[in-house]
Amino acid sequence: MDHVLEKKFPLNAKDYKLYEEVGEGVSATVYRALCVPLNEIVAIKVLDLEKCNNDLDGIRREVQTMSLINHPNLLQAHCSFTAGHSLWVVMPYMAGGSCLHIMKSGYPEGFEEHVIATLLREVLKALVYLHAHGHIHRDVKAGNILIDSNGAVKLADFGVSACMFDTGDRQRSRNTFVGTPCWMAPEVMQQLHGYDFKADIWSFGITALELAHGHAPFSKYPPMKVLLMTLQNAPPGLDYERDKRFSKSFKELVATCLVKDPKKRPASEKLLKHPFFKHARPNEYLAHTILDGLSPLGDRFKMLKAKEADLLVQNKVLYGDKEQLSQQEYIRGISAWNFNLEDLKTQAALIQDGGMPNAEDPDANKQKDGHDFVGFPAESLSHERANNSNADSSQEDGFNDISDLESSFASFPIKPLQALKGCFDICEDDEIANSPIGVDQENGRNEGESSCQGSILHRHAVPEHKKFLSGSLLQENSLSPRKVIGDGDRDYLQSKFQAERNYSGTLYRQKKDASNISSVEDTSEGAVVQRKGRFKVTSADLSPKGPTNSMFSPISGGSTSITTTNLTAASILPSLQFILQQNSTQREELVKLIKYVEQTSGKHAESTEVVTSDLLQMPPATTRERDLQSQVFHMQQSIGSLVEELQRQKMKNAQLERQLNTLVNKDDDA
Ligand SMILES: Nc1ncnc2c1ncn2[C@@H]1O[C@H](COP(=O)(O)OP(=O)(O)OP(=O)(O)O)[C@@H](O)[C@H]1O
Repeated sequence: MDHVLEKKFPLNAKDYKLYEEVGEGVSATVYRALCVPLNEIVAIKVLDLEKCNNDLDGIRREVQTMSLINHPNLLQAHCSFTAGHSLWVVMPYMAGGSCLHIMKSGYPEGFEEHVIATLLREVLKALVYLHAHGHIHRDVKAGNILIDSNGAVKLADFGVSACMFDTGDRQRSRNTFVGTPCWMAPEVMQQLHGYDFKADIWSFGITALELAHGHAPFSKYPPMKVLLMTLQNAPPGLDYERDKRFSKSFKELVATCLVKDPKKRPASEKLLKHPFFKHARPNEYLAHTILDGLSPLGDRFKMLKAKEADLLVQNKVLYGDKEQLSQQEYIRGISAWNFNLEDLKTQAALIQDGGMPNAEDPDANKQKDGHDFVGFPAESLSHERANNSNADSSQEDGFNDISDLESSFASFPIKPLQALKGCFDICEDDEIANSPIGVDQENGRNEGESSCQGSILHRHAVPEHKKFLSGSLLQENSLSPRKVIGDGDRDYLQSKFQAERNYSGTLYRQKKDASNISSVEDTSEGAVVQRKGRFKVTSADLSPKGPTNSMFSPISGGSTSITTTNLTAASILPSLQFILQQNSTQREELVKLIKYVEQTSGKHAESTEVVTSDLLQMPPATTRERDLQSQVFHMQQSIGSLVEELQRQKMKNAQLERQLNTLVNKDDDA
């Protein structure tokens, strides 16, 4: 690096010639450029300072880190300076672009193992250096792994990196949400005890999966869902069956990194000694394999951008401005990861506004692998919309008031999981759908939030065939406006977002209007109707006629297929009734259990009697009634705390009066 510094890159924009655009981030555009005095091709990241005045500190930190680091696997800045309202960061030009770009251009299904081992070894060396110097990168992902024309690998983007030796405000920043949801470690999401460099090891594991499959786990889900899945599901991993092409050591490496307890994850230095890295090759191997035959970075960037723009136009025609706005809001939410209430509400609005996906379309709801869902063609969305234009599903599923969400989200910046608990359909079927068979208890759910106990209990207590739409035993689930939503809705939700997003990394986000559409390489197999661990059953598997959505028949309790084109309010009613019926049964079972405990223990007889009689007196509640009950409960709680507060104030008042009287008496005596 010394020779780079010796070169003395000029600090004046006039000395650089900007060529084509090669990348875009949240707040920056990256250009290939020529440093005229040195006659050297460089990359220049141009940040519009006016657009990022909220995050000047972040930018300062990024530039500072980029200048100070000195490691062959880290992208070091040559220099930086301001030009008008922009900040220019001059850096080495990485002609291959990011691994994400390369995958999008030529490897949509991911790389082969030698390539992955080579890439990951280089990234890990960078992490060893960063961690040894007290830095946490906090945004390790394929989009931030850059390759130059010789196959040299550099980890980039220090926009959200943090120093572990920081104190004060900087220290506090380690208790905040930063990074990109799919790659974010559970402890970063939880914000309970802060986090350390082990968060990078988790992201490293997710990046390994991303490089193996072409996308990160959960990458097609909305961020809230990603959050909940990461916290509640067993960690993702390579699957024995599906990922046969990968070695045992690769599977082990991923499993070692993706352990929920950060203490149980290895440090980067130790990880570097993992046998998997025996598969790594010299850097030139990358140049000969993945870079070979790729068109110049600028052309690739332009092409991918055009594809995304096309998709956006299609979507705009279908959904109009509102949808597009929501989408931009949403994507901004991911990039900046700010958990803005408005973003969340907009997402919620998207959920309730539309209809179900068109199950007739053979391309609809296609799934690429056991982890996530892929592109949903615009035409089918159009069809779906037409079919459902009259059905106000929000009225039917009890999810009819966006303002209801507000109170649930209010506490979100502090404890996201708690705040979200009631707002999304997070329980049993998601867990079933996304957890490997035989959940890893040690790394999985046990250490999650207590909210999940209900679903765990439920999973064990309810027969297999009833899992899809079963209600939770927990009261808190009954508060959820989405609590009675079945797989039809879930599939809808997934496919609804599919045309709009590829969370594993759009080429460029927020900045440009025509920028926010999902990746186009996504292909499909069929609507997923059930998933067991990483194995899936798609509707294509079930029905030769084409994808369908599976719901449970209230009569048989078994799975029956109905087409989603017909999935109107009326068609989901039987399922809702089934849930209700099941809830009543559960309630009765609970009463029986309580009675049994009462009889056998003989203890706390009085209190249990009260509970039992309360339960017995309680009429079987409808969905609406339960919602109202929960609202009343919340109101009672609020009144209770207001009364407490009033009493506190009264006491304070009395105390002040006493003090005042004492003072007056003293004055009188004097
Ligand atoms: N030195 C470089 N050489 C070539 N391409 C680059 C270089 N630096 C960045 N890029 C490309 O530009 C894209 C955006 O750059 P960068 O990630 O630094 O921006 P950002 O605003 O920090 O992004 P993010 O949205 O991830 O925070 C990268 O994903 C990469 O594809």
